Formats: sequence, C-alpha cells, structure tokens
Amino acid sequence: MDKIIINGGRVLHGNVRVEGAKNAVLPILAAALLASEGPNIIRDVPNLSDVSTINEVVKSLNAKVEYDPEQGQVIIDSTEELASEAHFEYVRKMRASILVMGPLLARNGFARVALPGGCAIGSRPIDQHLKGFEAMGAEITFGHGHVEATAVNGLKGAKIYLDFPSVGATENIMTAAALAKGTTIIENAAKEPEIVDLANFINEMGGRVIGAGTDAIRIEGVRQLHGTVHHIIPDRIETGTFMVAAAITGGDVTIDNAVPEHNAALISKLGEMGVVITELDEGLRIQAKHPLKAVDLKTMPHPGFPTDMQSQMMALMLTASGTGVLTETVFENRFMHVEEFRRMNASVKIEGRSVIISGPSDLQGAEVSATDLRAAAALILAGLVAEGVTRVTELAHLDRGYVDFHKKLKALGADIERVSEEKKTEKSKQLV
Ligand SMILES: CC(=O)N[C@H]1[C@@H](OP(=O)(O)OP(=O)(O)OC[C@H]2O[C@@H](n3ccc(=O)[nH]c3=O)[C@H](O)[C@@H]2O)O[C@H](CO)[C@@H](O)[C@@H]1O
Ligand SMILES: C=C(OP(=O)(O)O)C(=O)O
Repeated sequence: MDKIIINGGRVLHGNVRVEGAKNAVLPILAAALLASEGPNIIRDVPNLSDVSTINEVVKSLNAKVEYDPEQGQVIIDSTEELASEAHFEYVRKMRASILVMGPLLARNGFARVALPGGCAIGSRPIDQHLKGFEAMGAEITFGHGHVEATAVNGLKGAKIYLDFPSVGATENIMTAAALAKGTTIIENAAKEPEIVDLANFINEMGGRVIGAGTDAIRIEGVRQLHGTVHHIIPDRIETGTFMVAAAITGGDVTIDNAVPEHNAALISKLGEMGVVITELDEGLRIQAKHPLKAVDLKTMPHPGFPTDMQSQMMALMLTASGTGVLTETVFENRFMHVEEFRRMNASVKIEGRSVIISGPSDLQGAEVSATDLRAAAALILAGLVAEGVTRVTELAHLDRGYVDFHKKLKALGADIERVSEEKKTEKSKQLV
C-alpha cells in the first residue's frame, strides 16, 4: 500500500502544468464508440487509472484501443460491430463506465450495463439518464444488478427536461441523440466545460450539437459518425487544486495551461479570501500572503462553485481567520474527509449539509486516509501546512484523477515523497 508523506511548512514557488481533464476524457473516450467509420485519435489524455479503466471498457465492447500514456494519446477504432454489455467489474471500479450506455444504444439499439450503485460521496442514481433514453423511445428494464435499454426501432429525437442539470445524464443523452432520428432538445442541461468539449468532439465526428454550455442543448441526429482528431481541454479541477496549494502555503505559483474562464467561481472566492490572482495568456498566477479571510461558499452546478473543489477549499478554509460556512448542495454525503481533518486537529462542525469552520486551526500532522479522490488531494494540501509529518493512505483514489501529484508539488518546493510498502520492506531488509 502506497503512502504520501509530507513534512509541512514549505512555501510553494514556481510553475506547474496541468493535464487534460479527467471529466472530459472519460465521456469522450466512451463517445468515440459512436464512430463507425475511421479511427478516433484523442490527444492530451492524462495518464490516470480511470483512463485505463475506460479503455478496458471500450476494448471489452469490441473496439480496438491503442493507448500511449507517454504521448498522452488514445486511438480508438470502433468500426467493427460492437458488443452491448458493460460488465460489473468495470462499473464497480469506475462509475463513469455508465457513459458507454448512450453510444451503445445509439449504435446497437440495445445496451446492458451493470448498475453503478452509490459511492463514498452519495447515492448517485441514474434515473435522469434513463428518463432521457425512455423519452427517445427506449424500453428500460432492470434485473440481476443490471439495467437494459432496448430501442427495437431505433431512437427518436425528443424534448427532455432534466430535474437536475446532471453532467452524466446530459452526456449520455447527447451521445444517444447524436445518431437518433430527428432532433433532441435537453432542457435544464448541465453547462460544465466538459459538456462543451464532448459536444465539440461529436461535431468533429460529423454530428450536429448546438447550444452546449447553455441550459438548452439541441442535438440533430445524423445517420453516421466518423473518426476525428480531438484535443482534451485542460483539467479545471487539477488547476483549482494547485491554486489552493499555492494559497494554503502563502506561495507564488504560476499554473500553465489553465483556462481562467473555467474557474471563475473559484477565482472569485479566492479573491474574497485575499489571494491575488493574475490571468496570464495561457495560465494563472496565484500569490497569497497569510492571514487569509474566512468566507462562506455553496457548491452548485456550473457555473457555480464546483463540488469537486469542496474538500480542497475546506482545507484552505481551515487555515483562514474567522468563521466560514461551506454548504454542499450537489452530493448529499460529501463530507467523509471531515473526520480525517479532525485527526489533524481541525475545528470543524457538520450541521446538515453545511460545515462550519472556525479558523485558523492549528493543524498537526497525522496518519490520515483518503475517502475519495478529492479528499485525497485535500488531505495532502492540509499536510503542506500542518506542523510535523502527515501520512496519507488509500492513494488509489488519488491516482484516479491526478498525474504525479506529489512530484508536481515537490517541484514547487514541497517536502513530500511517495513510498510503497514494497520499497519500505526492501529498505528494512537492507538495514538488517
Ligand atoms: C466523470 C465525471 O464527469 N464526474 C463528475 C460528474 O459526475 P456525475 O455525472 O455522476 O454527476 P451528476 O451531475 O450526474 O450528479 C449530480 C447530482 O445529481 C444526482 N443525479 C444525477 C443523475 C441522475 O440520474 N439522478 C440524480 O439524482 C446525483 O446523485 C448528484 O447528487 O459531475 C459531478 C458534478 O459536477 C462531479 O462531481 C463529478 O466529478
Ligand atoms: C467525483 C468525481 O469523479 P467521479 O464522478 O468519476 O466519481 C471527481 O472527479 O471528483
């Protein structure tokens, strides 16, 4: 089992480059299955365990996949007839495997996918995805832990109003509608930058998606889609995580390859706290001097404050002066990291869907365990400023969404290393 060990107290300085966005590349690699002519070449692909998982899923569906992690490139050839079932072994590993359902239904008129169930951040139902497929003429059935969607006569365009602007439902409906007969309109659609990247990709394959990034997306179905070359957008959550890393250490960090407009809510909140942020041609410079001011914040669908930055912001708010209230409205149970922060001497109180933070806490290094992907990053951020040594375990969560996180922090001046049990055993053998 790997551990990240941090000796707190270093101020971060320098430049760091962010990777392609995890939450853009996963739906795009699934949507590549829509192309029945010519291969898709996807570039700026981050070397993450989730990328390996989606590649496995796509391969299991009979597409040919060539992945070059060094180059950050995936080539997908889905021109042969596709299988129709995404097995539990993949969906269990990664919920986003459900995103193959739209493309499979579009290509085959049938899809069978293991039900994803909940995870550490909430129950995460898929009713809005299924409501969309049903409106387009698919029959939905459940059994033996799976959901099946069948459209014997193919999918037909429909008007679909989402009860909540779900990212995954918007993506699955967009891909299903790309090859449907007629026009589909998604109302109350998700507006995240990753939705726009997916729409651009579908259009580059020959599709017709209009309005992505607004709350009404119009998809005019086409008969066939072809392979293309697509570059993934930069990861706004990795960007945000390094913004917080700079702020929490009182540092001066420039983030290359960042898109400021994708992080408007975070830029505004950090500004309120007293962090100085400068927008550069291709990036962001973050300068912070302590003490920072406490703020209140509420997570919301884009362009609101992203839930995927909630735990990292909680780490930062622990170091700010005054009382701040952080409210989570997107997921009902995304506070598992609070107990771990308490192990680091944080003063945090949960009240329903809010957390009240009285700062600054006198953070102390401790042995803590990552409860989900962003909690892993947040605990490491807290470790950067805690007094003494912090050890973070359960790093499989971190590897889902961050490439070389500890190496990038080390290059900025952090005292941080990653050790594996095997290495430790080797060391102790040498000592004996
Ligand atoms: C791979 C990926 O892109 N993951 C992101 C995606 O997840 P994901 O696509 O799963 O998130 P959604 O936007 O769908 O979920 C948001 C909320 O809607 C609820 N819901 C969703 C679908 C549905 O059919 N019914 C329903 O009730 C969920 O339980 C949750 O409470 O968006 C989330 C919200 O920004 C991010 O935190 C995740 O990082
Ligand atoms: C919650 C996240 O991802 P996923 O939807 O893949 O679990 C995340 O990226 O923070």
